Amino acid sequence: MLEKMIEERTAEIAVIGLGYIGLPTAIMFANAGFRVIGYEIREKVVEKINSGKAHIIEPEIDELLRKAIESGNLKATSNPEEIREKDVYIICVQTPLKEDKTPNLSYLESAVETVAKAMKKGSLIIIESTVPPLTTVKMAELIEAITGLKPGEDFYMVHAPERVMPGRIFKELIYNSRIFGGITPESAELAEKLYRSFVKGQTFKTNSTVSEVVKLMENTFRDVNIALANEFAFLAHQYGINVFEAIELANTHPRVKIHVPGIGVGGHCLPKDPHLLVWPAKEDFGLIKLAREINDSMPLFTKDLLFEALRTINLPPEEAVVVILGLAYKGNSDDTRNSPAFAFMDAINEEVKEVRTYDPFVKGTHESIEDAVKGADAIVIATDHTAFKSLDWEELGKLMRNRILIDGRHIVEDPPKGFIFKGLGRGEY
Ligand SMILES: NC(=O)C1=CN([C@@H]2O[C@H](COP(=O)(O)OP(=O)(O)OC[C@H]3O[C@@H](n4cnc5c(N)ncnc54)[C@H](O)[C@@H]3O)[C@@H](O)[C@H]2O)C=CC1
Ligand SMILES: CC(=O)N[C@@H]1[C@@H](OP(=O)(O)OP(=O)(O)OC[C@H]2O[C@@H](n3ccc(=O)[nH]c3=O)[C@H](O)[C@@H]2O)O[C@H](C(=O)O)[C@@H](O)[C@@H]1O
Repeated sequence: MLEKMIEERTAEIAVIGLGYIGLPTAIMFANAGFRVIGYEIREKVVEKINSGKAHIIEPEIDELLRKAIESGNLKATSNPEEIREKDVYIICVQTPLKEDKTPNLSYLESAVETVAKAMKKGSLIIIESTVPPLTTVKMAELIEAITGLKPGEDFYMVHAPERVMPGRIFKELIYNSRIFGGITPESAELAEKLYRSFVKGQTFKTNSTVSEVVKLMENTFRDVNIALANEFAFLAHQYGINVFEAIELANTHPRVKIHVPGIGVGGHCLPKDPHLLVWPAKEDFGLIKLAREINDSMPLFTKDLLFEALRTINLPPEEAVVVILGLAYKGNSDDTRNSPAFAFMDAINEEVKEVRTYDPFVKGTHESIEDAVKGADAIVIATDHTAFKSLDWEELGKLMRNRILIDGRHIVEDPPKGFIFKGLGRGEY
């Protein structure tokens, strides 16, 4: 029955949580021909979406959202009554860490409870959120406790992790390969059929725990490799070389792909997912934990470069006006979650005279870069926004009191004349 409704695209879908993942996912299903209702607790977000405007910055999202709303296939709501008795529920709520680096699954549990109270016998429930291993099975048991429905018999349940990269979400939603981890093979089968309504990438089926671990392995792999690149940057300072030149040459090896060193690893995934991966395990894992520590130390390493430069011009830190260029966790994004720029700001705030910020994507920073650097002593690049690559440093330097430039994101290739330049990984300066 559900299989036929998926094939005919008459199955009704509720997406729970309309953030960076939920909103694009809801749009894709709506534009694939399904009737989709998005359930979101932030009422302002609901209003904005229903007016055809996205609350997140992402290429193509505005026209695709408008198309979904105008077709009548997508509506947002904060009223749980409106998501009753749907055929499919897709949960895309956040799964952050608590202060002590253990998972905060309260948003997920609340979303699952909402679904349990709304669903019907035969519903397919899909968790897209990134969760610790064994969570999907636990959420199925939670639904059984609330509804009395039997997992795998009276309802289907799948973990279908997202792999999209902000900035290219809509392309990757279509062309990325996808994994469907079912609590039963039928569950995975149904989810795969549903997503093939827009997914052109390869699709794979497995069980929910393998799927949860695969997603976390992907991001842990990336975090550990970034930590290795950051250690290579430390070595470059020991040996007086340019680590980026060395990495480029090493990557000419057919089986070497060294990542990019930087001021730190931000976003709400890489800093979190390695902790989710090992949390339910009974023992400690050295490499994964050490990699997190190395990446979290990069803002402090950048602070050392700044203070070294201040010493070069005999400027006491307490007299220094420092401009942080970029607050977003990655280039051309407005997302500041866990951004290393804030860790860097916290590390210098108490010790310098004034910290100013400029980020064209982030509200609340200086109106213009000229306004931010006027009379300042140092500029620290903390985000690799494309716009920063074409700045005229010599022009900006004329507005500054002293001219220190610290590059935490390999934006500057050749240090501008008249500046004291230090770049993370640029051991030759
Ligand atoms: N943002 C990304 O690029 C990717 C995120 N993910 C994973 O997807 C999940 C969601 O991430 P984002 O979309 O970035 O988070 P987000 O914070 O942007 O979106 C979550 C949304 O869910 C809403 N929400 C929270 N609890 C709710 C509830 N009980 N009922 C209804 N709405 C609720 C929030 O108000 C928010 O709008 C996380 O587990 C993340 O790790 C995975 C791959 C990529
Ligand atoms: C394995 C993988 O590539 N995971 C992706 C990752 O995307 P995310 O949005 O976290 O961006 P990212 O490019 O990993 O950057 C995260 C952070 O790491 C930094 N970063 C990234 C790559 C690098 O070589 N060096 C480095 O310092 C970035 O500046 C940023 O602060 O995490 C996403 C997620 O799970 O949210 C996931 O969907 C994406 O596919």
